[in-house]
Amino acid sequence: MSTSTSSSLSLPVLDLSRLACGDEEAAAFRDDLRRATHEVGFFYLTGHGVPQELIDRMISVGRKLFELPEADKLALNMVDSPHFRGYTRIGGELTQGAVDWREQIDIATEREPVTDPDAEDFWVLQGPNQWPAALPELRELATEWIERLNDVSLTLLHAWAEALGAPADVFDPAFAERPAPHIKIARYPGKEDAGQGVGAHKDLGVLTLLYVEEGKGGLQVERDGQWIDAPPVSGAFVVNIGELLEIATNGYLKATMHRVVSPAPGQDRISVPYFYGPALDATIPTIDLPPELAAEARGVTRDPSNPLHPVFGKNWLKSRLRAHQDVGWAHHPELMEAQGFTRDA
Ligand SMILES: O=C(O)CCC(=O)C(=O)O
Ligand SMILES: [Fe+2]
Repeated sequence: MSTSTSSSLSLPVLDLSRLACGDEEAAAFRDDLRRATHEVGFFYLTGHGVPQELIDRMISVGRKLFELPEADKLALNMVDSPHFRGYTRIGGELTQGAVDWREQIDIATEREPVTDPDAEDFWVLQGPNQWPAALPELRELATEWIERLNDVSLTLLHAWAEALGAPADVFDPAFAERPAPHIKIARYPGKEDAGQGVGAHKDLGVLTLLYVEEGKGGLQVERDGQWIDAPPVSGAFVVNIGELLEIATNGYLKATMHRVVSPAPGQDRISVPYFYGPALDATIPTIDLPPELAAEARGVTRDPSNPLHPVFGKNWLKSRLRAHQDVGWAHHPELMEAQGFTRDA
């Protein structure tokens, strides 16, 4: 059974199956989870129960997706979706105002678009996905992926809640109806000089479960002001805290900056980040931390260039408009202007 940390890796390794090994082991897991996500905000998750067969299928279907002819991919162009779903070509996305060197498809839970003109802005995020006609298996696979990772995420959230001295189900109402998880399948092509695959950022949701193709480095995590390499561990997910859990814990848990540097020329790298999010209109509850933990809460990060919203939809919309400005201008110019964007930014 693995322990909480591994000397050869820069991030802790946590084995989720310890939760089913009796009360004492489960409590020890929760302590390790709390410590890892207070101190680092990132860890490797093993023992998660997601079958390796499903993981392998996801990576291989992901590869096939990016091997489709350009016209097939552009038939799913995100710029045609007011809901920010579909394909983004290489260089079509921005992080911190700079171009990311990856291509990707964004897939999220499908629900009827909201047409009420008085609805809150963030309901534009709700709607259908764009599916590739030439890869029909993607739809079922992505749906299964999201369902499986929802279960893992809820198990982790219950463990966090207890580890923070709250009832295990404290977060459940936010997720009970219409949770809004989201995945990307991304491909980072090789580039000279280890450039920006995706620029430094925090994830905006509750937590992220990232699967990276075997043997493909490039993910870096900020720790004590340094960039630390976080290479993939076979069969493990890389898990990190999103901004909403930082808000929920007044900064006791840490949404950590991370980035991906491009592979070397001639190589590429597939990854599948899954972002767990509650209902778009849910406000993440604030946990009343026990005094000894409250004393170590750092407060929520205040960055004028990245205001954090406790309402999930607001936080997600902020990040979508920033990263996909072409989609914003094509479908939501009034929202772009309201957020202070200018057309030639
Ligand atoms: O592809 C990766 O390894 C990480 C991607 C990421 O951080 C993101 O899309 O938020
Ligand atoms: Fe991220």
